[in-house]
Amino acid sequence: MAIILKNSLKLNVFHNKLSPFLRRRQSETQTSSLLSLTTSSCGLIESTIKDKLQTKLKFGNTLNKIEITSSAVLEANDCTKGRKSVGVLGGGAWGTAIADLIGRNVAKHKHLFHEEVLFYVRDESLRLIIEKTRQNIRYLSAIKLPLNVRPVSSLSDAVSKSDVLIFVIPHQYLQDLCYAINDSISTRNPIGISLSKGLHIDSAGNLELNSQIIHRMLGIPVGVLSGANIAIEVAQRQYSEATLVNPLTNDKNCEELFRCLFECNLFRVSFCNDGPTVEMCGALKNIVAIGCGLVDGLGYGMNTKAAALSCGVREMIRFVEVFHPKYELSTFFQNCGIGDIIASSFGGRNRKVSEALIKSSKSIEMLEKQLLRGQKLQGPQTAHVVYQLLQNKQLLNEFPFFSAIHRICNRTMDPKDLIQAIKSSP
Ligand SMILES: NC(=O)c1ccc[n+]([C@@H]2O[C@H](COP(=O)([O-])OP(=O)(O)OC[C@H]3O[C@@H](n4cnc5c(N)ncnc54)[C@H](O)[C@@H]3O)[C@@H](O)[C@H]2O)c1
Ligand SMILES: O=P(O)(O)OC[C@H](O)CO
Repeated sequence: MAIILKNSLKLNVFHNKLSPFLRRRQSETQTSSLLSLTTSSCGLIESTIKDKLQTKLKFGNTLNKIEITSSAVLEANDCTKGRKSVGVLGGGAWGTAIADLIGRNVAKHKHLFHEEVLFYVRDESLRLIIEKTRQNIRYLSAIKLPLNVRPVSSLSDAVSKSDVLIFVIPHQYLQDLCYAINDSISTRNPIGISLSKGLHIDSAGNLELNSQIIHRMLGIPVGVLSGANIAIEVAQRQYSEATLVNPLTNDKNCEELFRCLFECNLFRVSFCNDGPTVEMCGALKNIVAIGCGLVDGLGYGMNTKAAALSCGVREMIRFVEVFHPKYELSTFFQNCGIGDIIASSFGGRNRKVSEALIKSSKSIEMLEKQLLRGQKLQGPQTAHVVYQLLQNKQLLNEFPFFSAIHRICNRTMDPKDLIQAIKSSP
């Protein structure tokens, strides 16, 4: 017997309400051998539903097959229906540059988007300054934001009024943000895109990506935008590219919506279905950039830097092989891979602060405060997470470069030993 719960799931599939919804139907499902759900085509969502059904809900022994139908996109997420409101969550350097880009793009595509972009800025005094001057004087003062970008300090307002949520805060604050917006999100059924770069380790010691955290905590479909995107250069409208992961895989309307949201003649996006690799590249390149900064600080030239870079790329690929065996090698050759590795290793903040680490006795946190004045590094935390994950799997020996970078950042290894680590990397 099959229970077809098609379309009646809607919000429940995407939100934490899935469990109560199914529990109410427990008597039906307990006598079933097949439960058939129609849900969106997003792979992450399907796997979460399966997890919930199999681990959290007890359906008795009779339920032996769960069939997830991937054909339908639920109405609330239907990218062909209605004009979408966009909210940018994060008022840092990249948040400001992307709010500027999006502000201009939504004005160009009025048939797809509401013209006002809500721009969540955490600090009220900064929000007032941006409102008055159109400039984010703390994180990216070089540009004036368009008038249709409205800075707001109420997170719940920004979330509850948005159909598209752009997550662009330093990854170390992502869980707190998701926790804070959980209630506001339940009234709408938005789609998210993560622009944050970094990795997490969950309570069971497993790797968790930013998009997975957002999806787990909010139950919404989440895509990724990642690339060689130094914020100030994008803001100054220097030609840049990025890799985009569609939150609703294979949904062409959704793809078109996000192309219109991000792309302009000076910012090209390319789509990629290998989401986990895209996200891991964005995080791991920060470790490579730290390594390159250390090489710079030690006073070595381009040959040594090239050795660090190529060793870093090898360890990146090996890491992805271990934690995402279904990866596609070609993803590394997209802008989110090799493009971002190059930009970050020559021009990024992680490179800059790690170069200073060699010439100073200060901790990396102190140097971050001194040199970045409120902007946040992602590399040291990511190196720490990577170190823990590899330690759990007893694989540290296979990643001497990544391991050395973590130990140099926390000052338990002499930076001069970096060369030996590069030499010994498989
Ligand atoms: N800056 C770039 O060039 C760039 C480019 C691409 C991707 N990214 C990624 O985008 C994400 C955001 O980077 P960014 O450059 O916009 O930020 P940033 O480095 O400029 O840091 C400022 C941001 O951090 C927030 N913040 C600071 N302290 C906080 C706290 N205690 N609690 C909560 N939030 C706090 C601020 O509100 C602000 O949003 C990061 O993951 C970064 O890796 C950055
Ligand atoms: O300045 P970084 O080192 O945080 O790098 C910024 C971006 O990720 C570059 O794409």
